[in-house]
Amino acid sequence: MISAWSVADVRAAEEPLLAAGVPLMDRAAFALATQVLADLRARRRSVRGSRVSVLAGAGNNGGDALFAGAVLARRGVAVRAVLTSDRVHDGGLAALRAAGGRVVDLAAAPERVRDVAAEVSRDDVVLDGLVGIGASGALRGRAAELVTALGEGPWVVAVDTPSGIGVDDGTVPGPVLAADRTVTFGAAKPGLLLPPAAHLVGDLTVVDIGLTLTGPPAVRRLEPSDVAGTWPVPGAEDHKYTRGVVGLVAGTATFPGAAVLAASAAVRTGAGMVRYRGPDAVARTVLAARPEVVTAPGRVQSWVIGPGVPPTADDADDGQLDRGRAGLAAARGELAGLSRGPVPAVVDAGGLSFVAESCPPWFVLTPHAGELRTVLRRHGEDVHRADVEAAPLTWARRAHELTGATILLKGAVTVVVGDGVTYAQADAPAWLSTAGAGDVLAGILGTMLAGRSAEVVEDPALAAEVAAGAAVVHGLAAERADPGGPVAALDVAEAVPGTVAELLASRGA
Ligand SMILES: NC(=O)C1=CN([C@@H]2O[C@H](COP(=O)(O)OP(=O)(O)OC[C@H]3O[C@@H](n4cnc5c(N)ncnc54)[C@H](OP(=O)(O)O)[C@@H]3O)[C@@H](O)[C@H]2O)[C@H](O)CC1
Ligand SMILES: [K+]
Repeated sequence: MISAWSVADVRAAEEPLLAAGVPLMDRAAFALATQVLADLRARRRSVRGSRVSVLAGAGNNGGDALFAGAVLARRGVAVRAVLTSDRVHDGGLAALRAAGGRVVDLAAAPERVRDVAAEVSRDDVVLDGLVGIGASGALRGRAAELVTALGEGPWVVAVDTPSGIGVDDGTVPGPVLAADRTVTFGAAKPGLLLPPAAHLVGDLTVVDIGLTLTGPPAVRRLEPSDVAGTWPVPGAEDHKYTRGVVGLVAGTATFPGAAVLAASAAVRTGAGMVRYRGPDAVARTVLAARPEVVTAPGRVQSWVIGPGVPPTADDADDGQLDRGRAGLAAARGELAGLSRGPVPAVVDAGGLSFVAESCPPWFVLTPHAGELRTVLRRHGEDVHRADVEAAPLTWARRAHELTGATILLKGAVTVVVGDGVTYAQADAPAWLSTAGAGDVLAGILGTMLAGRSAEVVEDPALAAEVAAGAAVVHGLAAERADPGGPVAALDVAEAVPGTVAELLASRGA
């Protein structure tokens, strides 16, 4: 698991060490320089004669970068510091000069921005030390002009954070120099894991400088080993009801495929059984594809409501909205007999149109940005899709507050917000943005929730962890289905068994 702490928590952890005179900046700068040397060797095979530009802002972020530049200069790298503010970290600048580094003061010569940008663009590496956790708002002034003028070319190493991202919320309020690598100190920060800023981070390297972060992380990222560690592997005493039965309300005569995709994914993720609820024509299609599915009503340990179901009640819904409402009532434990008490539910696509105003945390809503906008507007928020895409964390958290449900906001980075917990999962290859991928995710999640049904109802935060885990399995299965190439949603479902087997095998490794 990768854990990210807020700026305030990182500063609080730094405080006592700084007060005790612990040389945090030296540690940060040395680790940064070491990584840059490794990158230079990997990319040029030699360090001597390579050229590095250090973009230095006014604060300690610039200080880190300048001290690292001094280490590089002492190793024979031609280092140029580009100062973007009339203030600079004196110690770092002095160290860089003493080591033979050159200095270009853009603050004193703003007319040189374009020329300097052209020179920097020809370097081997650029260290982005313009601003770090002290950032407020969009990158401004000379720093913004320089970043905007920089072209492609150099290997960009962001110092602590790509300058100008929303460090706590992952927004990108203005120009940001996209990094090939981010070397962050002490702990990851939320903006390094959250979209859209996460797309500008490149390879993330977390450097231990001796900070101790005690409180709960602001954002977590599950890794495959975390999912493997909690997978409910059946034993001799298990049967389909202990494995977890999934109730599935999906598809219509117009969109039968969604039902096949969700059912296939649920079966292949290891459901004890899948009970399909829907029009006969669709049931026949589902059974033809997955004969393991049953259509008889009965006990379930989770519900999946909505894939391929239209958001509005009209003749095209084939009664699916009513079946969906019945499923959600059962999931709340309101229908005695059909299910013994409340069970988790996945509410996807058309199901989102009739999910009630307030939900239990064991309901997992799985909207994309446009569907989340609709849910938010239904709760009185005047928000557009573009707002949700610009600040996914903010709006997923708002939707959780308004509905009480766990929110899985689908995207290139999937954000999951539950009771007191947030995950940001970047497991999906871009190829997974294809028709039916959401239906497959819903089926995977339905089975994973069914397998831990009672626990999930018991622990309000657990639904979010399971949902984040489903995003991991979904992304890994897509990679396994067609590594590095186009992927069809049904192939993702087919690849789940092998994906899970590989996860479990890695536990023993
Ligand atoms: N404290 C330590 O010894 C260690 C710190 N680490 C590194 O330090 C930074 C945090 O340093 P800090 O000085 O608190 O802040 P920054 O350098 O990140 O930024 C503050 C300066 O940047 C200007 N600023 C703020 N927002 C913007 C913006 N949007 N555009 C341009 N410039 C901006 C701000 O200017 P003001 O006008 O607002 O004053 C400040 O001048 C941390 O990230 C680490 O890199 C070490 O990691 C550990 C030791
Ligand atoms: K930076």
